[in-house]
Amino acid sequence: MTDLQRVAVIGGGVMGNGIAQLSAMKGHDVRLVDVSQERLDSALASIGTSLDRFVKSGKLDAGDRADVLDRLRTTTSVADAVSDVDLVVEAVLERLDVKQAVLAEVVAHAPVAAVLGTNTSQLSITAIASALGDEAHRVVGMHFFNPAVLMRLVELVVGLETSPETLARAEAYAASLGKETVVCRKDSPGFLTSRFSAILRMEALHMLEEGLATPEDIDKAVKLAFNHPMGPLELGDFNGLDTYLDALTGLHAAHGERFRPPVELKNMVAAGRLGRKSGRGFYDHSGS
Ligand SMILES: CCCCCCCCCCCCCC(=O)CC(=O)SCCNC(=O)CCNC(=O)[C@H](O)C(C)(C)COP(=O)(O)OP(=O)(O)OC[C@H]1O[C@@H](n2cnc3c(N)ncnc32)[C@H](O)[C@@H]1OP(=O)(O)O
Ligand SMILES: NC(=O)C1=CN([C@@H]2O[C@H](COP(=O)(O)OP(=O)(O)OC[C@H]3O[C@@H](n4cnc5c(N)ncnc54)[C@H](O)[C@@H]3O)[C@@H](O)[C@H]2O)C=CC1
Repeated sequence: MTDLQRVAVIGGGVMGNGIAQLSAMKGHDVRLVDVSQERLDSALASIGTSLDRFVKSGKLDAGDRADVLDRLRTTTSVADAVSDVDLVVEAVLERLDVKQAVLAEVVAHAPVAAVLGTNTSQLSITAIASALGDEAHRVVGMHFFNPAVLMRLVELVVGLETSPETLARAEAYAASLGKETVVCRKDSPGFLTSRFSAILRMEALHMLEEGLATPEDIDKAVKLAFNHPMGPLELGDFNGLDTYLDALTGLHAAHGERFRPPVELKNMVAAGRLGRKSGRGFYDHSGS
């Protein structure tokens, strides 16, 4: 049973809109924040498409669709969104300084009992929380997986100052969303899952750079040999190559050479080929 009923999600991109949608589907009152109305409209459009898929497949009653949207309010004001919440899930871009600044603004306006979750892929929770002084005990890593509405796991990450109460409340919230959890009990960049996944995906890109096979065959090899639902390059387009580059940059700084970002990835991001979100990545998504 969770006491975290009112939830603010900061950042309505690939992850934030999914976390907000799922929370509303599970009965939470949700406030979704982004930097502009245009971004919020785009988040609402993604949520609408996903809800339609649930309705079409019979997993959501058409009447309940409207109730989900009623529980979800959008705003560009962090102060307004967090003033009465029990939980904040920060899902802005993967940059330490940006996450610290957002959480500092949150702390200035949120109730003192509110839990502060950060949906980082690899950043140190301790480093993020260090910007919050005595409030660092309220910060916990809540690493969701894309698409958040469907994936089964939330990886919880304990920073040096995270209190047992904060972890317990985050576990209860994840359970209220129907998620399984694993706890990474020692804060280390990349936690458990991103260190695993980065190695496999980096190899895919190195094979592409070496001209070993087409993107299609690299993806097919992984899907059919290991029964993965998506190949690593396809998944890169799905998750966002800019987010991958930011995550790898952090993993490289923390763990060294084995995570050095491939030149091809840097070039693709520089060229604006970010995957589905920009219409082109390893594959062409302009028609979808
Ligand atoms: C590339 C080189 C770069 C190297 C750098 C590496 C850096 C790595 C570190 C950074 C990591 C960053 C990422 C991170 O932190 C964590 C992650 O998120 S990792 C990604 C985790 N996610 C996955 O692995 C997803 C894998 N894919 C899947 O599980 C499936 O493909 C998926 C469930 C997405 C879709 O299922 P699939 O069967 O393939 O397709 P369908 O379209 O048929 O859908 C099946 C079923 O599900 C419904 N559905 C799908 N999506 C949605 C949705 N968004 N909303 C609602 N419903 C949805 C669909 O309608 C179908 O329903 P039916 O009833 O079965 O018809
Ligand atoms: N894409 C993925 O597969 C996954 C990403 N993550 C992590 O989730 C976080 C978000 O990633 P994505 O959703 O992919 O990024 P994204 O780029 O799709 O979305 C980020 C959103 O945050 C908004 N934003 C930026 N600064 C803001 C601010 N100050 N206040 C409010 N909103 C702000 C942006 O406008 C954008 O809409 C990152 O830390 C990432 O590493 C975690 C799991 C999976």
